[in-house]
Amino acid sequence: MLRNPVLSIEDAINMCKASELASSEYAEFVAKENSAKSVNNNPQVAPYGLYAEQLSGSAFTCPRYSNKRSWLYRILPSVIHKPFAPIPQGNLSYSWDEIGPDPNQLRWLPFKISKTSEKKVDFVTGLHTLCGAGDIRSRCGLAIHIYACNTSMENKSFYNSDGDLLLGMQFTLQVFEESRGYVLEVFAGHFELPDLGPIGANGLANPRDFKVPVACYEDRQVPSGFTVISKFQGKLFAAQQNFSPFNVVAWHGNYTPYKYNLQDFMVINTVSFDHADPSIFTVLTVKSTRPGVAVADFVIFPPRWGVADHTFRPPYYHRNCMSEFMGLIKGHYEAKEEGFLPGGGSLHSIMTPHGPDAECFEKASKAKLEPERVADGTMAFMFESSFNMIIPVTIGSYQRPLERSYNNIFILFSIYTRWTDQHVTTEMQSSLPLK
Ligand SMILES: O=C(O)Cc1cc(O)ccc1O
Ligand SMILES: [Fe+2]
Repeated sequence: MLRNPVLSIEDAINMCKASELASSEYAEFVAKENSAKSVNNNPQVAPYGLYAEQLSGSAFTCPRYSNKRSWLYRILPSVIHKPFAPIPQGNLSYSWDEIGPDPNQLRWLPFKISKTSEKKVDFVTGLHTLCGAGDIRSRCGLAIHIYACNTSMENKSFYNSDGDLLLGMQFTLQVFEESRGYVLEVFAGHFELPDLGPIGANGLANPRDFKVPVACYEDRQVPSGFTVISKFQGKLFAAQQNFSPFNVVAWHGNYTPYKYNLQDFMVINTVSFDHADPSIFTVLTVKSTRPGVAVADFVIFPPRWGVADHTFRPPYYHRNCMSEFMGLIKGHYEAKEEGFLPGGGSLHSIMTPHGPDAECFEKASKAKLEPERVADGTMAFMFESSFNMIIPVTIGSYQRPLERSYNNIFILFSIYTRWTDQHVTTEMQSSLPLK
């Protein structure tokens, strides 16, 4: 995973390019230059003729634990560009009022990627908004997008003024083949590790497994023009400049992009009975101002052992007071072997009933409860949000969700017919796990 807080893609790459080594070398250099002080963020004349530029990720006045900023030392400052002008919006949308709300279970087949021979599509032009809620200007809410592209961004960069991006799947600006991934965008707050409570000091995603990549900068003039794309208040704008913006020679600070390998997740789960709520698999969370309520949680369903006794082991049937967008990176999802495919998605909104499909139900109800591997070779995930999301009209023109056929899998339930066709006996009632 890669998150880039403010300048999203562009700064992520920039900071990846300026190594930590460069950073400490720089600090040493500055220390020598400024004998009066040991470190100076913004020297009167920066070494090597670099320009010092601060990137803030929190209000200046945020408490120390949440205060985020980095100092970048660039060959030229970001401000040197021609004016930004609007460019086509593609299928990016933050208009939540175009079509009405829909309480149905929604599902999408794998999102289509254009063939390079048909149409060249890069990361930015390949962004499609699937759903979202809230207001981008008041910095409240979220949006879920997918990207489906086939071409690298050449002399083109992208930054997001509207919030943090969590990119599902590893991401580079260079793509070597048709590529697709999920993007969670939050308009306020930052992704952070969930609190561990009684779990203790270790477990789930461990901080040391989050990596800030190291690399190099480029000192490159681009006379033909380098295009900087800004997503600002939900709209795309482009500005030209004649040098590469990937020119950060050194940096230090605590506002950084990072990547995390989902294989490093330490899974916690029941070793006795019952199905633990999926919050146990939270990788990252964006807290809201209400205690315990997330703007968005990023949850995975990783490979693990299933050992619960006396238990229907797959996800239970449920209706939640949160919305759940699910995607599948690879393999099968344990509650839905059919129809929910890698590269596709589903949206179960607030109070929308859902759960395992009929086949999964039958199998798990009859299964011998031995220790078993669950989800090997797969990676399903969920973006869970306290916002009640809606789909924009643009996604319909790109790929309409499958409503009815998806819903049918629930209607075909044998349990459903069992309970409606049969007379409920006292014996049946007493077998219910109710106290
Ligand atoms: O498949 C889902 O809907 C996700 C999910 C998984 C789970 O184990 C419990 C609740 C839940 O919403
Ligand atoms: Fe669910």
